[in-house]
Amino acid sequence: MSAASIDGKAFAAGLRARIAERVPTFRKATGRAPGLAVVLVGEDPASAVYVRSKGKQTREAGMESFEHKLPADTDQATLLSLVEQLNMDPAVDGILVQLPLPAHIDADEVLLRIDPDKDVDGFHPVNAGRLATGLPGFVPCTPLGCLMLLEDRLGDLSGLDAVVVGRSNIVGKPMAALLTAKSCTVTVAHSRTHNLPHYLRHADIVVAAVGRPHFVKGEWLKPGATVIDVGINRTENGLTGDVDFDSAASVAGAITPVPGGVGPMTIAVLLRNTLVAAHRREGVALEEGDI
Ligand SMILES: Nc1nc(=O)c2c([nH]1)NC[C@@H]1CN(c3ccc(C(=O)N[C@@H](CCC(=O)O)C(=O)O)cc3)C=[N+]21
Ligand SMILES: [Mg+2]
Repeated sequence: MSAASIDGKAFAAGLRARIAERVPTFRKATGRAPGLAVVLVGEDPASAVYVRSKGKQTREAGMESFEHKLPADTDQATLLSLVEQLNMDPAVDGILVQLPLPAHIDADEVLLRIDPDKDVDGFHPVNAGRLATGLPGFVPCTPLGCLMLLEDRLGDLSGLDAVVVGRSNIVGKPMAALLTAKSCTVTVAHSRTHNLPHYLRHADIVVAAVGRPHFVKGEWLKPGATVIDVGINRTENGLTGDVDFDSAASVAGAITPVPGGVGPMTIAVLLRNTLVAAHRREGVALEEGDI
């Protein structure tokens, strides 16, 4: 191993501390704490773990957590009316509906019903459009967390070659938009890309988000590349990323581990987006760039 390990866990703890420092000022200005509502449908054990740690970290930052746990057989109309109630609730600044939803629910319809100004996940098409056109909105938490780690490591990203492996609405597409806005030259590759090594050979930055364990091999990387591994694959050997860590760590300049890399950033950025949503909704000033 020659690559530096990028400590997302420590960076996320620092980010949460900076967020917590801003909460008292908001409280003083408005008489209330920022509030995040999290909706969980069904009992997927991994989802339950995430929702629990979101609630805990929300409270630790001094914000209010509203948790709504609905049975797996909840129907579409019931879920939509809960979303509507949260849209109307002045104490709720951010709404997160945990994905994946059960198969009988139309997830696109649910996401469309969330007020875009409370959409702290950044999944509403209005926020995707704002990101694509450079308007202020909410950026999905995982790619924004990846960008923070990249800028912390590399400083100005302008002119760098970036390859995003994966094209999902949640990670790949918004990641490509963010890197483009930072003046990287961006290639979006995916599981069907012919000759992925050809594209990776010149990449200063690699973001792997394909959802396939060990998909990206160290031999394909440019020596010294910065590698961000978004994968969270549960295998019999535990949690593993989309990057073949051992081979990548001998070629890359820096790499995020799994766990302890991108995962903790996702929740910290969710709290950041909730803090921002609260300030925007109340018209209270916040230096967003300083957080
Ligand atoms: N509406 C919605 N928004 C989400 O942001 C969302 C979602 N649905 N559904 C599920 C995915 C996944 N996700 C993670 C959050 C934290 C870690 C995390 O903290 N991981 C730790 C520990 C992982 C572990 O031990 O299980 C780590 O990588 O070090 C991972 C994954 C948010 N998601
Ligand atoms: Mg994909």
